Amino acid sequence: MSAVELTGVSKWFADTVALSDVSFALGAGVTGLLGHNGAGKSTALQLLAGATRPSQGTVRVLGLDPHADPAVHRGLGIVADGEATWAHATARTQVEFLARQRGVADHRAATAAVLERVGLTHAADRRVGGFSKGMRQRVKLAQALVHDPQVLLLDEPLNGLDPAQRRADVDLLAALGQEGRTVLVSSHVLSEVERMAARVLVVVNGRLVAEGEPGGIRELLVDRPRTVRLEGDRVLELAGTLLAEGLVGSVRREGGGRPGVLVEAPRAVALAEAVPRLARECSTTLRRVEGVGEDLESVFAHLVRAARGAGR
Ligand SMILES: Nc1ncnc2c1ncn2[C@@H]1O[C@H](COP(=O)(O)OP(=O)(O)OP(=O)(O)O)[C@@H](O)[C@H]1O
Repeated sequence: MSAVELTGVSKWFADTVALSDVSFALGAGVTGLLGHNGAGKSTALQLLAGATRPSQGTVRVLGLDPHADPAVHRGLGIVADGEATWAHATARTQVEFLARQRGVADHRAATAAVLERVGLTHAADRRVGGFSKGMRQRVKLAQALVHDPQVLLLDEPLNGLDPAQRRADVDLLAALGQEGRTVLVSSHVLSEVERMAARVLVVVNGRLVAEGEPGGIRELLVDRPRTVRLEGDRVLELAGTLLAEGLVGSVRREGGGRPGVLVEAPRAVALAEAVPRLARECSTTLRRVEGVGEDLESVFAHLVRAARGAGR
């Protein structure tokens, strides 16, 4: 049995479809849930946390229906998006409160241990109101971990953290996965999740459109066919060379009297790697190189095609 399972899950709010026929199962380790704002990530996490019920399909966490069975919370830790701490209480008080609520036997020792783990021992008896965003995030993580849950759900936990805090939290979450916990972390930034997750699920407009190891997902997202606009001196010569080398499939001048040339690249990364060298060889001075049509719909269409190609 997988620790976390969504089967054929759809969720709609009035006429908004937040999730559409989503299925996945998660075992031990960190999984990244990647998607743009409004993709449906929080909805998926809320369904797993039992905060809401699916309109269709089934949700199971540790074999239980999280909406119907509060016993699930013995094995489940949740770090929600937004504020969940009280400014006037100390970190220790807030974590101990959660420990008692979850029935942890030695709640004092468990609180001290988890505050140490998240790096808050030095600030444990200070009021959270004076904490930085990163420290408040650690309090939330300590609250989620104090009863030693097997499953951990985190909604955009790295939002608003500085780079050093991000690195520390990425290491901590990776370690929690390596201990055999099932950790699901949502994010809208691939580079963030790929540093901690062995597997990534991509949600676009409520649909699960790709899943796999982070390298493969990066290729799908970044190294996809793209229209690229080149602008500079002798740019037509450069475009001709790109065509001759098979790096682009077509070349056309931009319309409306604009100075650029549009090229269709089947693999955007290969093009980006070759352009500086070929520009030197053609004595082209490039002023701008930019992707065209980088809208969400084109990414979505590409991912859906890629997912179909993989036999989904
Ligand atoms: N309680 C609700 N009532 C109405 N619509 C909702 C509700 N919750 C979510 N939605 C809608 O469902 C869709 C998915 O939202 P969700 O919050 O799950 O996305 P998300 O990927 O977490 O995005 P974000 O990162 O912006 O939070 C959005 O269109 C959102 O407006």
